[in-house]
Amino acid sequence: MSLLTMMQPPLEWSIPNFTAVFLFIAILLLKELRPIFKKTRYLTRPVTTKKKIPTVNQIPGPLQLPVIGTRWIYYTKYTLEKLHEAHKDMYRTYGPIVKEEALWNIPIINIFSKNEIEKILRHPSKYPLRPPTEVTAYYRATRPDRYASLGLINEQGETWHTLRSHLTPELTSAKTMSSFFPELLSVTEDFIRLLQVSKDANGIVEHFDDLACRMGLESTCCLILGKRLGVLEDEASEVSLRLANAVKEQFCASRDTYFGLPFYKLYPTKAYKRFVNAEEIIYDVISEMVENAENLENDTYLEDSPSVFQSILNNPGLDIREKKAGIIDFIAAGIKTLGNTLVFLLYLMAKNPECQEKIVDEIDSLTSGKELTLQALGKANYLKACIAESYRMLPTAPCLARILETDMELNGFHLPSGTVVLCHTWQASLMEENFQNADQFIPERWLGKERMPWLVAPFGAGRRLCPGKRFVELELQVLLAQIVRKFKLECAGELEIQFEFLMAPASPSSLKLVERT
Ligand code: HEM
Repeated sequence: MSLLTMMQPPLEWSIPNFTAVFLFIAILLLKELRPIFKKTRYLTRPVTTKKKIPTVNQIPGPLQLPVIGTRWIYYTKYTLEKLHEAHKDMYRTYGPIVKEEALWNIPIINIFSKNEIEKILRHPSKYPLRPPTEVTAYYRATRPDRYASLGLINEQGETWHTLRSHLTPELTSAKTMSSFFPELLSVTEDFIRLLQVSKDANGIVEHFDDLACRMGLESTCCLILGKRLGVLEDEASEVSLRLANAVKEQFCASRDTYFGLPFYKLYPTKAYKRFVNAEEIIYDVISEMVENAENLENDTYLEDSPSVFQSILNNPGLDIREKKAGIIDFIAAGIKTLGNTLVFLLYLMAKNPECQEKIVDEIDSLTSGKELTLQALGKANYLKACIAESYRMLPTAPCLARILETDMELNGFHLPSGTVVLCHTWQASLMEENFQNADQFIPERWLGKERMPWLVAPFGAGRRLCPGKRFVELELQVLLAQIVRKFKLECAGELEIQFEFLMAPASPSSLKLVERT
């Protein structure tokens, strides 16, 4: 595996003999190095118990090699970009519970069955544990000048809870969203104008994914900082492109270090350098935005628009580094997630023109053909059903990760506390046993009693639920309503998707827009 990262092989690499010998020697050496890595590694070997059988060791899965576990599969049989296909294959081969092994043969248990996913996500917990992104945790610990903790996304326990309760109340409140609504309409208008000027004579918008990320950046900054950045102008500013590229690079480098050996703890590997470079660009660019916003006179903020930023800055319960890192994390968390989700949603709508017409009819009837209102959106059940169906078919987060806090029995196996489990909500959402005609886009299934909050859970579940959920939902509703009222969406080719730590459209992706007359 990522011994291989260190050597920077192509991902679809096949192992020649001399490399196999090198690998073998490296594995032996690594056994000696193990104590060095172990000290800083976040994943720990679960405490085993003799009580119940079958145990973790008996869970089926790919061949486990000493030290590197099963990670070799991502460099021989699969590629990291197609990790989702690897998991689909594993489900088909091994069934609803599959064991992979990370470095030092630490088990990672993949769960595909609806009931077991629900059992894990519903498990009552004061401070649910989600495995941190190890490279972020490692890097942040080396920068105490910038970070007082690992941040909301990566912290655990009481520190996580303190951050969550200080950083998120404004972002998650319904009041914040309703005051933000007029501004969101105006950002959406600018996005639609950008789409109009970006399409060619045939109506094709090339690099639609880039424009969607610019929308994610503009709207998230507008909500968090309370001011417009202007990245939806015809020409993207250099800053916005740098930021969007850095966020993508940060996700990809996190993926590559996650699936590699943590040699970056000994010396800066290429993947680690990419990660640090991206993290620093994000920090510097957003810091500058925050400082500029801080220096502005109050009257230059958007009138009546709440600023999550100001409520965080005025919070006496947080260190200034926590405040800044919190704002940076919010903005960085919003750009790609929103961009990718918007691309997936509009692609699925383009494939289902009859659904677009139903939305137009619904919104026109709720608004009497006039301007969109929050009240109308509240009643737009068909539009919301389309969004729910797109989350089911093509979500940005393909699975949810947890560390078990107590021993659990899953699919007949005893898993000790401390075990890392991946709940494959996406794969389970595409199973016929969970949804009839699962491969078809049928928004109507969400108009009845259908819920499945533990399966179609694009924003996660429980206390670690995404704090951006309310904002993203409102934004997607506004965007979808306004875009389909303006254009008929058509596919401009099949959408290629890849795993970049999130599910992402392979860039560039295009969309065809035909203006309604
Ligand atoms: C379509 C867009 C988005 C998607 C699909 C998404 C998805 C997720 C998911 C699946 C989680 C993990 C939840 C869990 O483990 O149960 C998460 C966590 C998080 N998200 Fe989002 N997110 C999106 C947008 C945003 C935005 C706009 C923000 C901030 C403004 C944000 C901030 C966060 C933070 C801070 C966490 C960590 C929460 C914690 O651990 O307490 N996300 N998100």
